[in-house]
Amino acid sequence: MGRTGVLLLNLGGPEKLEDVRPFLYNLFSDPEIIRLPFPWLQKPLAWLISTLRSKKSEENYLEIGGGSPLLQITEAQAQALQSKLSGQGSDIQVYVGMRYWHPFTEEAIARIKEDGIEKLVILPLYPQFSISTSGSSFRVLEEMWKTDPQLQKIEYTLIPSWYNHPDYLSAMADLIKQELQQFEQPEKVYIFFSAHGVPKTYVTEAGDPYQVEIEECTQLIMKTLNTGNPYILAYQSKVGPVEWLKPYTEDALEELGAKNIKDLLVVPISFVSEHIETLQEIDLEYREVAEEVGISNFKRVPALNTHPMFIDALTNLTTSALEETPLRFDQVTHPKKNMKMYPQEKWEWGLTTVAEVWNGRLAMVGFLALLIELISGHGPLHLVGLL
Ligand SMILES: C=CC1=C(C)c2cc3[nH]c(cc4nc(cc5[nH]c(cc1n2)c(C)c5CCC(=O)O)C(CCC(=O)O)=C4C)c(C)c3C=C
Ligand SMILES: [Fe+2]
Ligand SMILES: [Fe+2]
Repeated sequence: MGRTGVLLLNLGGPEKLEDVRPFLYNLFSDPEIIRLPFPWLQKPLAWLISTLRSKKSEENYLEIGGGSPLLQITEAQAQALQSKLSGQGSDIQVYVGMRYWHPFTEEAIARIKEDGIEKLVILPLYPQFSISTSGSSFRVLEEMWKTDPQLQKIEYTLIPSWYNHPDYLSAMADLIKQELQQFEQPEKVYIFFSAHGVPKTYVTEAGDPYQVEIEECTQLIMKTLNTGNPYILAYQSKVGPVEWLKPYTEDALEELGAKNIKDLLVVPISFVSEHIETLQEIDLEYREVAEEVGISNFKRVPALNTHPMFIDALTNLTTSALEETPLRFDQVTHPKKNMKMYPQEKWEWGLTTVAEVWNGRLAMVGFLALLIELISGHGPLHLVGLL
């Protein structure tokens, strides 16, 4: 057998404050994150959004020590997987490829080629598939494969999702059990699954299986846990004016507060590593919301990081994938059609989402006018001969 590798895919995160703006620019340049009717608008809009968002985002990263721990944790996961595989006698090299920051997926592929890898398992570190996460990384790889004869010689296989893997479910149940023990009455604690949100149209129009996989995953974890605790699923981290999957985490917290729930255990379900959305958004922002609505005992389950059962899951996923029929890029979900970024078309008066949308559209026109003026030295009215 030729040389074998595993490519772990993740999103990437800024390691220091100066990285935040270029990281956000890379993220918003991705049509899988913001899908626009005109591809030529993608880069100017990415520049605009990353410029406008970077200050708030930098403040958030400052609250967690000035950068994301995602790379450090992903490297520790890769190292643990490598050791486990070699302990089993498998000579498999593990690589890390990030979508929006270093080491980029392209850098990992360059190393895979240099090392003469002949067989490759592509394993996203997202338990559930979304076109915005695993799908986006697969698209980048698919494009590289199409144009690179050297890559075409590598026998690859994809693992689109693994939210139902028994070792992953046991690891999640184990972490939840440990945290439940910290409460006085563990059986009465409300378990709050907080999944990362995506725009609703990803699911309803583009065919993203994400919501179904998240819902199934939650049920499977509860079945594995087998404690009978009450539970709820909500979606966090909404960005922009369009509707995302509901209920939103902040609304669900308010509802539970109104029901007089005091003991709450949050389980981040779309992530396997600590990062800004666990350390800052859940631990600081959502904790504040919870406390304001009377949820006085708010705890969170840590991310899996290098939990031994989770590393077992990654090991078994890798070895099984090498034995099974390979899965190719054209066999996994691709977005069905262009999604509208702003689905609301009916006008409503007041400070509504529709108003926000139109403000945004008018701001875009202004921004493009500014861009034309910067490039040409003349404003658009000059260019069309009106001035
Ligand atoms: C704007 C749209 C976004 C979608 C859709 C989205 C989906 C999505 N993201 C993750 C996991 C991560 N996201 C991270 C950072 C991040 N994501 C967005 C936006 C969308 N994500 C932004 C703007 C950012 C930057 C942080 C911020 O300013 O809020 C990260 C990295 C975090 C870190 O520690 O640096 C991860 C991981 C999932 C799982 C997901 C959909 C299922
Ligand atoms: Fe994200
Ligand atoms: Fe996010």
